[in-house]
Amino acid sequence: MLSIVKRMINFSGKYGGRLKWAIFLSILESFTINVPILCILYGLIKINNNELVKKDIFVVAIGIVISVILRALFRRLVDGLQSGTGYNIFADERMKIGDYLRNLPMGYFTEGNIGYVSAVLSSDINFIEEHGMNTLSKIVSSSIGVIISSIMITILDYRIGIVVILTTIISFIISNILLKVSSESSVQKQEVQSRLISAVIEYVKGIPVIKAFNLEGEKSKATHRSFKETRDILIKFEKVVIAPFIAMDTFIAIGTGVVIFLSSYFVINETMELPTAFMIMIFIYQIFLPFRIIGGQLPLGRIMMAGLDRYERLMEEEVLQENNKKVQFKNFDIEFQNVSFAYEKEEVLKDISFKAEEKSMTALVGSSGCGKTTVVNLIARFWDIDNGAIKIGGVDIKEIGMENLLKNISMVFQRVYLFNDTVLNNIKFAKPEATMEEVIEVCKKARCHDFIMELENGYNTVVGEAGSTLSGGEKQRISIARAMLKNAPIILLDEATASVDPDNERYIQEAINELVKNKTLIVIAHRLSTIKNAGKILVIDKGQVIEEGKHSELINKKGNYYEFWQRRMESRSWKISS
Ligand SMILES: Nc1ncnc2c1ncn2[C@@H]1O[C@H](COP(=O)(O)OP(=O)(O)OP(=O)(O)O)[C@@H](O)[C@H]1O
Repeated sequence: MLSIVKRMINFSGKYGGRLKWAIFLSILESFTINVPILCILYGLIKINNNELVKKDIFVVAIGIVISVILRALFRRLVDGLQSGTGYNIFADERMKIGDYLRNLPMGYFTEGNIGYVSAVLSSDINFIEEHGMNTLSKIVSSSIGVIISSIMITILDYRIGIVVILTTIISFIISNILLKVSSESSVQKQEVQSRLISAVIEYVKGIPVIKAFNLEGEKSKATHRSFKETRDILIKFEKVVIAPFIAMDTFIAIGTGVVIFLSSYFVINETMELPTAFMIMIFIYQIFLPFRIIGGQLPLGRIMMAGLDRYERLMEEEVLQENNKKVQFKNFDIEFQNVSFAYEKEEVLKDISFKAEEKSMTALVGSSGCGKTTVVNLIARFWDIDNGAIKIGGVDIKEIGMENLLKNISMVFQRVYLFNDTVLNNIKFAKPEATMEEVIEVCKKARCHDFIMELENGYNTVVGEAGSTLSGGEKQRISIARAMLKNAPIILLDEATASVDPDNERYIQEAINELVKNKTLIVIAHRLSTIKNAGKILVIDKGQVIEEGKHSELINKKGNYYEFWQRRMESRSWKISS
């Protein structure tokens, strides 16, 4: 129980002081709860000894009134300190998690981990946020209440005191054993929830494929299984969590019965005075009620601890090492020096070296799976390389710091992701402080101003989830406008392979021509015109650069590139003639 309190205080960071004050005031509140009982005891003793005078009645009344007022005051102070603290703690934590996730390598975000991250963020943290402060306060004040009442009973009669202390200790031991079991069940619950989230994400993402291949039955069966598994684990979890509460309750009820029986017996055989027995009965309920509260709160505390474990495990994942030295770039050349890289065991890039000159276009060509996307992603440090160095302007990208690195890079992906927000905000995402004039200027250059103006609300049209209301070509042009607005000196471009209509193709080409003026451009090239215009072409095969040069040089060489070009030309004429 103490561990719950300690961990919550540690977790609270800068709000830990507030929490400690709240706990201290809760302890004072618990004392004030017992003062009226002591006042009554004082009065009863006086009556029993026939010594009650007017002054005593006055003392008792004042004692009760003051303690009631103090109790209300302490409660008010505790509520004030606690209210909003949970939400404040987690507002800070969520920002911390956001920064943290940004610094994890992309490799972390596999489907399974996405489920885990979502479960921690949506279920664990929400649970602690909603119940944390309340549970903490109840556990602390009830525990203090139990301790004070136990001491009082022991002072009144040590024999009853022994029974009460033994009952208390044994109930705690029983409930602790059961709580350990419920903790394991809580881990299972989290795992099954992560799996469920992953299954749902996969199902929703795969709906177009499922429909195209008429696989509704099969896939929904798998999702259904996940729902059923979650239901079974949650029912089991409820049963396990309720068990400690019932065990504690039963044992305390037995203990209370024994105390009442013994007190009555001691009064009958005249080894205890009636007022003492009367006070013990009152104090025993002062133990019984807080104990019930603790019994109800401990399982919640355990769930919170399990949630904190998972949260801490998430925060222990290895982030990309940052080195935030102030770096001045001499230029924006990009250089790979003997770079090797494996996603898992098998090397995808093998001792690769090349230089992409500043303000020129370097095209990456090669068969599917040869490593082109990997090269581009490594420049943006989505993963860290295993050997060698990637340098920008002569500086190793590990020395640059993520923020500085990404500030200098614009990426235009094949699959464009637009947020479910207005067109304007999607473009301004690259530079939130941009003026409307700046946005319109880049949109004109990116050949998207005209179609945006034709949308229902122009720049204020909401594009729908993942940009679902726009065509592929339109989305790509918006993403080019976004990159233009960022105006970074390096552009990493994955040219669209999906065929777009000739008009769109022309617009996209014009937009790209505008985008890359005076930039270091690395392009995963698919269009023959792009490849031909590149300042340098890198032919990649099985993770190695096998040829390098301009189009004419490589054609004259009559090597791999020549064959690749011939094949492309053939397939193009085949497409045209078919
Ligand atoms: N996240 C990943 N985890 C594990 N392996 C990966 C991952 N991404 C790519 N690979 C593997 O690395 C190799 C190179 O992939 P990459 O995407 O770089 O090739 P590519 O040349 O861009 O292919 P394409 O032209 O088809 O997009 C492939 O064998 C691919 O299966």
